[in-house]
Amino acid sequence: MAPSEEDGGGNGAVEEKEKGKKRKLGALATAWLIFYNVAMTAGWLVLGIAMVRFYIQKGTHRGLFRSVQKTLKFFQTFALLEVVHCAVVRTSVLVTGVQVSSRIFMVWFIAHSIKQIQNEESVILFLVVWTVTEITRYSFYTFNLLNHLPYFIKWARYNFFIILYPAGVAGELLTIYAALPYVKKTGMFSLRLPNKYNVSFDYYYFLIIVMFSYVPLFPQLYFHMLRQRRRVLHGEVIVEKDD
Ligand SMILES: CCCCCCCCCCCCC[C@@H](O)CC(=O)SCCNC(=O)CCNC(=O)[C@H](O)C(C)(C)COP(=O)(O)OP(=O)(O)OC[C@H]1O[C@@H](n2cnc3c(N)ncnc32)[C@H](O)[C@@H]1OP(=O)(O)O
Repeated sequence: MAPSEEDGGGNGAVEEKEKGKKRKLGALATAWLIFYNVAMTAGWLVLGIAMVRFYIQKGTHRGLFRSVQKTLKFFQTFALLEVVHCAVVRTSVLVTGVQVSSRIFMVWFIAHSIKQIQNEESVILFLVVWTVTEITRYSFYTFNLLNHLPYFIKWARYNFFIILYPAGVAGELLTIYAALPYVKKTGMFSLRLPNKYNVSFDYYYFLIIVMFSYVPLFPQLYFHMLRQRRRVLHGEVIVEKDD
């Protein structure tokens, strides 16, 4: 059987040092986080099972987003609480904020608002990637809080992202790209002059800026995860600057 943290299957002295650095959570915060993580693991599992069932029954990805969108919207929006959790867990507000806001943006301001792109393969790509990531991540947090973390979950959390992160980003960028012609044609969410506020806003150009913003932001998230990987899997002591 794969060793668990308790079995001492980790990295000896360095791990002890890491454990020593862990923030002590109060009983109420621990109980809430266990509830939150179990609920999120279950939610993303339900979503994953629904996607597999849909595909087996219909033999196509067309209509898949529509059939799972309520569950997706609920659980991805619920993840906003993660920014609040930064007050009690040792996680970066900046990294978490960028991660959560880009997801919320994809769900509500792209996939929900632009029905014409819901059947794009790229939507299925990011949906599958997010689902695998979140089932792994929330089960990692749950078992970690219970001090019974199986090694394969820890391994999955700090290895899957190497492929899943670029794949998810590709799915998101291709989806925004596919949305551009509809946004340009309809002028949705845009404000043209003249108007009583005397401001103009063009959602089409905003989306192009969002796409370009992945260039500086994504590497920061990716390298952050690579550093976390070295710290957690290989016991490297990494000094990170506070937000
Ligand atoms: C308005 C328009 C905005 C547009 C913005 C456009 C720019 C976008 C650029 C960014 C693109 C992102 C795209 C993204 O959506 C694509 C994907 O997600 S693809 C799927 C692959 N993704 C991943 O694998 C995500 C991996 N990333 C992360 O996991 C993140 O780094 C993050 C979730 C943010 C976590 O970051 P961090 O390293 O800070 O935290 P840890 O998870 O290591 O946690 C630190 C400690 O806190 C404890 N913790 C955290 N949360 C909990 C919890 N819920 N319950 C219990 N404990 C928790 C954790 O255990 C750690 O504790 P310790 O160190 O003591 O063990």
